[in-house]
Amino acid sequence: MSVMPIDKYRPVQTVALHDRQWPNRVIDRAPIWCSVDLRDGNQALIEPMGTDRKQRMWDLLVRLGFKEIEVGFPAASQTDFDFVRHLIDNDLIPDGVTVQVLTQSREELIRRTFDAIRGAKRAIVHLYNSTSTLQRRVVFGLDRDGITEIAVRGTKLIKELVPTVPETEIVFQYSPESFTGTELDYARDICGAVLDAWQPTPQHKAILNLPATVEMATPNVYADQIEWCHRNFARRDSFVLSVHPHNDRGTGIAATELALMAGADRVEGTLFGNGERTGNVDIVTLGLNMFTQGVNPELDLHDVGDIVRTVEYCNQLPVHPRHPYGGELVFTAFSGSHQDAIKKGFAAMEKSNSGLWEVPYLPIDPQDIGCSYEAVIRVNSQSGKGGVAYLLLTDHGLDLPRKLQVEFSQVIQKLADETGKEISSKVIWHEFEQEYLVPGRVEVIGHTTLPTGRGERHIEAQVRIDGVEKTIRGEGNGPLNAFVDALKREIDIDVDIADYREHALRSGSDSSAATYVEAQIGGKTLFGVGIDSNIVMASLKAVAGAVNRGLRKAAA
Ligand SMILES: CC(=O)SCCNC(=O)CCNC(=O)[C@H](O)C(C)(C)COP(=O)(O)OP(=O)(O)OC[C@H]1O[C@@H](n2cnc3c(N)ncnc32)[C@H](O)[C@@H]1OP(=O)(O)O
Ligand SMILES: CC(C)C(=O)C(=O)O
Repeated sequence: MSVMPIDKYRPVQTVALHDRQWPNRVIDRAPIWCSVDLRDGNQALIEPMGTDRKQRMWDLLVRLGFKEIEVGFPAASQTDFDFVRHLIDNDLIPDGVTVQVLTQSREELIRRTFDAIRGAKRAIVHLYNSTSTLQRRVVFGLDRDGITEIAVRGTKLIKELVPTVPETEIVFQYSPESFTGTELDYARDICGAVLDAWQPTPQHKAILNLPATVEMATPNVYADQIEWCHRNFARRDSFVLSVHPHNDRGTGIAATELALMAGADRVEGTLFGNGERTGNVDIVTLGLNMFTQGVNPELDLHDVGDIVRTVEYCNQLPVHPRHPYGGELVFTAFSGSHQDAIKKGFAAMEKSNSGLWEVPYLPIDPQDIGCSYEAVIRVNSQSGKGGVAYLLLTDHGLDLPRKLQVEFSQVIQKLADETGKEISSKVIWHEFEQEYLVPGRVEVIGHTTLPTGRGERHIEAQVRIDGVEKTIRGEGNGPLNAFVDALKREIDIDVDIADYREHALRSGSDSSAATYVEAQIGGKTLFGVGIDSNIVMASLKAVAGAVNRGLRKAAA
């Protein structure tokens, strides 16, 4: 029983391909990419692109290295027609780049398409008609032969028109649109009939494009369909097997990757997956998925921010903040254990220096695609000590000891819980200064140390106690202990140093050293932090800092 009307739906037929080979294959090279942003992407926009936006998209696609670009459906609209003419008349198509144009299998549309491409060096003429059982029945009211007749008639007309554009090398492409709802034996027959009419050769291949016009099944089913066609279609050496996946079930990327394993040579898609309904397959994600496996995507995707900005401008649609690789939040960890692992991953990589990218939770180095590490860790109530420590390290060069990380993260956790908001690095630093660095009742102004002659140090420290300057004196086995001695002798403050650490500041300040002391004061364990260009001064400040915190807490 279900409250949903499940009886309205039927499962898609699976493919009887028991010796399927694709599960054992890996993707080890890039396919031929064809961008359909200016056609399939454009036909899905609320406001289709005008010349300016088309030109911006075209320039981007050329810059990224696409060699095949579907520039429109020139017989459908004057804007599309004019844009194709604009590219050709102004000689804007670089050598090595081929424009592709789509047409239905209707005589007047095919003739108009040829008017559009006249003068181009090379063009792919892309013919389609719908072949699924559903469309045959409800849209065309035709049987298999009737639908095949439409496709063959269009193919023959294109062949006839080729000599009318002698300066243009024509590549022929055919799509049995709604392929995923088409019986495979019929797909084979109609594609066979089209190729018989076209007569491609291994030297002059046609393109057969098998679209998941609507994604209807799990990606393995599409892979089976593609492998079946790869193995059963005639003239396999004379056509490029292309796929054109959509993303109705949210598995467009998976379906495409499996289709490539199943024998596809070419992929049609769009940047960040704009396209009808839930979109076409996203070529940026496909390319970067390959890149993260060490496979050259053969597209220049090194500046993803630039791609996002241009795509958002051209499509007038936002790229989702969680979109793979391009979204503004995809390199950001808010949760504590992720932050901890990322911080450790960076440290381990620095240590090993292997050249390999091995950071937990980050499948790609953001810098490889033009992003910085700035947003990798952001802090809110879900964060832990690792994230706060990471920001203090990267933004201020402070490498806090573990116990101090625990102590300070409680301050930030409290603030995050109280506000319910993200705590920026600036606020974290402000809180750190307030907690550890602002002067308190005891302030160190200067010091001199001298050997005592008994192997110890004598210190004279200039301090301000409650605003009153004073020199205090003490002795110990080093300046720190001598200062502790002076505090005890002259102002009756008992400090016991449990731990001491120092390091040169890594960045973010002119000061050269940071010192951390863990001290027992009045029965409490407290940290003090000192930052100064003089290492002894930094440690005295750290002790004074711990004392001040102890006094503050005692007074509270
Ligand atoms: C899956 C895809 O993305 S396919 C691409 C779809 N893209 C677009 O449709 C965008 C551009 N299209 C258009 O602007 C218009 O559809 C045009 C200009 C091409 C044609 O417009 P119109 O002639 O007014 O009508 P319309 O598109 O409604 O035509 C449907 C007719 O074409 C027929 N038809 C549809 N597709 C095809 C085809 N590929 N080959 C032959 N005939 C076709 C239909 O059966 C229908 O015939 P009918 O009028 O006898 O019932
Ligand atoms: C024209 C074809 C390839 C198409 O856009 C589709 O099937 O989605």
